[in-house]
Amino acid sequence: MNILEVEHLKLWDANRNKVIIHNSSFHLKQGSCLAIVGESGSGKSVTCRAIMRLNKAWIRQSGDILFKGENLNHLTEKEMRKRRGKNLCLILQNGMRAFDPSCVVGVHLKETLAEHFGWSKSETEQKMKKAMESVMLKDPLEIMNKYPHQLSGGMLQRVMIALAIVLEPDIIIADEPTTALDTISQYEVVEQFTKLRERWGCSMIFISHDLGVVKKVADDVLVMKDGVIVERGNIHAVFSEAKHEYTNYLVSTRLALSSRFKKIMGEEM
Ligand SMILES: Nc1ncnc2c1ncn2[C@@H]1O[C@H](COP(=O)(O)OP(=O)(O)OP(=O)(O)O)[C@@H](O)[C@H]1O
Repeated sequence: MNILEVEHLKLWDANRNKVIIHNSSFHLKQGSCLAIVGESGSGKSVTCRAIMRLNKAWIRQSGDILFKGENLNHLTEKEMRKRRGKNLCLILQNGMRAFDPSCVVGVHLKETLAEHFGWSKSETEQKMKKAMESVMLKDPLEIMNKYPHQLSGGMLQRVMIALAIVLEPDIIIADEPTTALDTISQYEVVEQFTKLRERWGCSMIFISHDLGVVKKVADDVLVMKDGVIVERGNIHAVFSEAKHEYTNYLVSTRLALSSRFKKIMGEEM
């Protein structure tokens, strides 16, 4: 069963009258992880933001985005806000940008959770504390009282993952969640994503430049080039028998780059 079906998605920049995504159709199977790979500017992030309806106003979109059969493209902004976080949760590359720099991270967490569940302050604290401990964050209460700039990139990513654990969204969309991290933190964050899926079988879309990371977490892959999906399929099949020249190029250059990650995972890739 597909939890998400994207049909004929087209995105264009109304300011420059330029098409960004031409005509993308793909689906996400319930409980599976779909990776999107491709070079910088190929359209991975705008595609994910289109699903969340979070692109800038001048980037227009058409086509159908069916989440459990409901067309997200037809929802009002207010209805869409209710889906964000609880049904579809976006985890970004830079944890710093996800939080308001002017308040301690606990405020953001409480506001997000209050919007979806209406829990009291102590209930929220209790649930976040447990989730933060489960992603190896020590002293959760102390962390909640810190400003984003007082925490490392890896810690902020783990706070985001802890929030996702509490929200239990149907779909997590992770846009290069490990790119800004050092190799050790990358390893830990990838482990946490794997555990997330084991824990409640959530479905996931995972963007990464690092094909080593992608091979570790994803079941299927879309390869994007210049706003077009040029290849798709099971991750191992695509990476071992790429049909498109561009996929071959990505595999040969990008897998070489992930050798450090490979080493630390101690695995054949
Ligand atoms: N805010 C924006 N305004 C106008 N055009 C944009 C905007 N964001 C992205 N684009 C355009 O959309 C295209 C795809 O960008 P996108 O960020 O999705 O690429 P990407 O594959 O995610 O790249 P990267 O790996 O570097 O993040 C680019 O040509 C870019 O110029």
